[in-house]
Amino acid sequence: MASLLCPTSATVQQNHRVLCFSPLKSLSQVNHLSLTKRHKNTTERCNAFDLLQQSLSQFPVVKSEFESVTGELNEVQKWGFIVFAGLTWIYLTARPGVLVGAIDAYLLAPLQLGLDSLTGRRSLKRSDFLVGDKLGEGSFGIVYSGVIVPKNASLEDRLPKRGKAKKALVDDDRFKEKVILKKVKVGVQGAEECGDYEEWFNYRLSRAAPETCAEFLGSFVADQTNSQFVKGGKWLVWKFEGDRTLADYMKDRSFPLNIESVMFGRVLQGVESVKRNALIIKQILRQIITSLKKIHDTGIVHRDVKPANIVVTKRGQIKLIDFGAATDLRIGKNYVPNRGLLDPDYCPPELYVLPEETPSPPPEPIAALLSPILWQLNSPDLFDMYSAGIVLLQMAIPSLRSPAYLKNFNSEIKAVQYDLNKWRERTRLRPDFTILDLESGRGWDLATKLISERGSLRRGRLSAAAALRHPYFLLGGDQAAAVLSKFGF
Ligand SMILES: Nc1ncnc2c1ncn2[C@@H]1O[C@H](COP(=O)(O)OP(=O)(O)OP(=O)(O)O)[C@@H](O)[C@H]1O
Repeated sequence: MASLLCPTSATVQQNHRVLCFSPLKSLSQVNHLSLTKRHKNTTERCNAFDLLQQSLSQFPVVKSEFESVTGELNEVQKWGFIVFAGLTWIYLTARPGVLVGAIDAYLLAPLQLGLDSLTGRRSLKRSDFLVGDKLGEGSFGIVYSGVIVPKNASLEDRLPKRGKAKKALVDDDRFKEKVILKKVKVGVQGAEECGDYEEWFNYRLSRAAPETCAEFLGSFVADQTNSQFVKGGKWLVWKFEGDRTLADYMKDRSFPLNIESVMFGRVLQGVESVKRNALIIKQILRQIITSLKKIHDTGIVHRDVKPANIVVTKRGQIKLIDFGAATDLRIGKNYVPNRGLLDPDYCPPELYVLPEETPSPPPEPIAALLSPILWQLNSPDLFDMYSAGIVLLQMAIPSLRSPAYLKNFNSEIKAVQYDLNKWRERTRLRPDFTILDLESGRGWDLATKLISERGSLRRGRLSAAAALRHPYFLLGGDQAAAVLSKFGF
């Protein structure tokens, strides 16, 4: 007992488990403890490194390479290696995704090309389609409705028709698969290039975010000149996704109720009219911003977001169309400094996706490597978010749906430096803010964060991901209504 209370160093040596108050013992204990701690830390570090090695054991070649590189390294160097590998991983996976982009460009795109060639998708012909009515005309192309001529159709049916004969054929029951055909204008400067870009963007999105845009069926070059065809002229073909765009719905005075049963599969019963309108608008905007988030995640900025470029499918899905002005800022595709191709009614105040002094992009692999820095510094995706804000305002404020009012709005908002709150105080347009002011003005708050100038760091406007986290969308009754309608409640 005495030795327990007052041990000598000998006792310590004999029984070092004994509780000891001698200075000598304290020191040895401290040393022992710190040694144990150091050992533990080393073990933990080794564990992290071992873990990495273990996880590589599934890939023997990579593992042996890894071991040959790291085998000679000491503890500090190994940690340096892990930190470097982590940072590289973060950089390569940061938006717009250098790694995923490289996989897409060097693996998925050639794979798609091979598969399409095997299935005949890349060998479309003029005679595969019957061209119907003209739907629209842009600077670089003319858009037609059309049908796919079935394999069993006679040669007579495949020949180009006019007037009633053509209409009868397009409406023929055998011709069930409707398509949209875009004729790239021949002899118009920049048209061919624009058509090629549009084709490239459609293939890219059909791999990266197919649900966001119209299904692209491919392209063909006309082999002879007759009726609408000019020999050598390129045609792009999409699946027909729906017969009305958001702009078509918005032209109708009954909007948004005219789109209610399309969006929710039924009429929302037991909900008062203003709230019904608000729910429909919220569901449309949610889908637009979700699609924008997906395309921005791949490095693409659409640059022409507006109701006329949003097709509503029969099942209430929103599809973005018209990627002729889009730019892929992961590799600098269709990016020309100072070139604006845009609709002034929906265009943000900065006018360009990147500052005007940004130089022309370097070769694609280098541009891709630099792209995370470019995105961090410039947030080019915010360009589309301004346009989405204008679409929200137009949907929620009926008077702004008229082109003349929209023009007046644009000159008024410019006069108040794109400060929506100031515009609200000063406008002479007498807009109706009822829908935006519901739920403590969450819709209005979101609009003010989309329609704004860029801040000093080229931020100051919500990105698509941030907009989807805004209280306007949180606990959105529109989602509940959409889900319930799917189950038929
Ligand atoms: N996949 C599709 N499904 C249904 N309709 C479509 C589809 N693609 C295009 N359209 C219709 O064709 C019209 C014109 O298409 P698009 O905007 O791509 O052509 P454009 O030549 O660029 O025309 P604009 O410059 O006027 O926008 C659209 O407004 C839409 O009505």
